[in-house]
Order: sequence, then C-alpha cells, then structure tokens
Amino acid sequence: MIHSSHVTKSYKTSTRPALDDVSMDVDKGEFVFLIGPSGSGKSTLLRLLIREEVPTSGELSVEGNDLVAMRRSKIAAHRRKIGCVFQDFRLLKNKTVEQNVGFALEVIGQPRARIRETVPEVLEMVGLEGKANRLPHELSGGEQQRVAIARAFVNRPLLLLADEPTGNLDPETSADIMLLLERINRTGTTVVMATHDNTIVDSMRRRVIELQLGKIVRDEAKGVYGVGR
Ligand SMILES: Nc1ncnc2c1ncn2[C@@H]1O[C@H](COP(=O)(O)OP(=O)(O)OP(=O)(O)O)[C@@H](O)[C@H]1O
Repeated sequence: MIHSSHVTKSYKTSTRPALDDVSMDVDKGEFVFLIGPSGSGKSTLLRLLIREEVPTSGELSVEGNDLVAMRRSKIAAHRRKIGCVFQDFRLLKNKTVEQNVGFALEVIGQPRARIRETVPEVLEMVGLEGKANRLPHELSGGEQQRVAIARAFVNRPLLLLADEPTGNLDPETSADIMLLLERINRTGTTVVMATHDNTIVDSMRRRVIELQLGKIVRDEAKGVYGVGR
C-alpha cells in the first residue's frame, strides 16, 4: 500500500531535513500509529503521502503510484483514494452535517441520487443519524470529528490519514473516535494516524512507527507509546 525507501524531505527554509532517510512499508489493511515529539516529521510524512509535498530524495509510492514522478494531472485522482482527518475537524461552517459529507462526493462528480443514498448510510455508521441537518457549531467536538470522519470515509478510500484526530477531544470522546477508526480499518481501509496520545497507543497495541528528528527510531508490530513518556 505504502512504500517508502530512503525518503528525505528538506524544506527550503530549514537547516535540518524534516524527514531523513525514512524507509518503511505499510501493507493494505494495517493500522499504524506515527508517534514522536513535536517537529519529528509526522505531519510532513502525511503531507508527502497526499502529495502536498514531494520528497527531496528517495522513493515513495502509494498503491504502486510513484509520488515523486507523479504528474500534476494525476494528483487529484491520487487524493481521491485517500481520506484525511485533522485535529481541528476542518468542516465547512455554513454547511449542514449532511452537506459537509455530501460535498465530498459532489466535488468528485457523483450523481445526486447516489449522494442521497450514500450520505445517510455513512452518517449512521459514524453514529450521527438524526443530526443530518445540524450545522457544525451545533455539535460537540466529538460529533464534529465524526462528521469529518464520515466525510473522509464516504468515498471508501483505500487509505485514511489522520493527523492527531483526538488532539482536541477529552479521553472518553477520544476512545469513541478510536472505536470508529478501528471499525473503518476493519472494512479494509489502511489507517495511518499521527498522535501524541499515549493512552490510545498503549490501549490499542497496533504497529507503532516512532520518529525523532526526521528519522525512524522504532518500528514495532504491537507497540506501546514508550517507556517514561
Ligand atoms: N512548510 C514548512 N517549511 C519549513 N519547515 C517546515 C515546514 N513544515 C514543517 N517544517 C519543519 O519540519 C520539521 C518537521 O515538522 P512536522 O510538522 O512534520 O513535525 P510533526 O512531528 O508533525 O510535529 P507536531 O507533532 O508538532 O505536529 C520541523 O522542524 C518543522 O519546523
């Protein structure tokens, strides 16, 4: 699913590379936690995977598509295969729950009838049935994140990237969001989640990739967050 070989990313304005010789492979259906201190390169790796940034050197591909050589004209199709969830939800403020989720299908040209059919199914899956007509500000943080997850998942992406999705949520709500991400993972979607949340990582015992100063310092199959952190 993801193949990274000796990937280095240097931003023009930075003295050290944000990612430094990163090699790893992620198989279809895996659930991977990306951990490491602030500035270790987690978000940079996610940005490379959605082709928002390009590696300075090395090989990087998703589903066999080479992200280094990828032409501009292919980027939109690549992003369609990936759902993204962020710490700050990033919902459209003036659109209802239903419209936020439906919009993700509208922009990729799905017919109205299909949108009308699919959106309620996905809202039910994330536990938001009955909230379709609410605006984001009428929802709790956990509910807003559920909308964001519904929007990321409605197109059934092969890969879901989550950048600190529980960063703004209390522990109980975070646990609910993790149940939802696990459920999505069980449908076959590969999940890569950057997080600082040691409780979540320790309780789930999934693969843990730890970055420090842009380098992978640990890659463990059923890892924990780390001793003494
Ligand atoms: N657009 C950019 N331009 C220049 N330097 C950047 C840019 N984005 C990130 N960096 C630098 O790259 C390094 C890695 O940053 P990145 O945001 O990937 O880390 P992170 O692990 O996601 O951190 P956090 O946990 O705080 O989100 C940092 O030193 C950061 O200052």
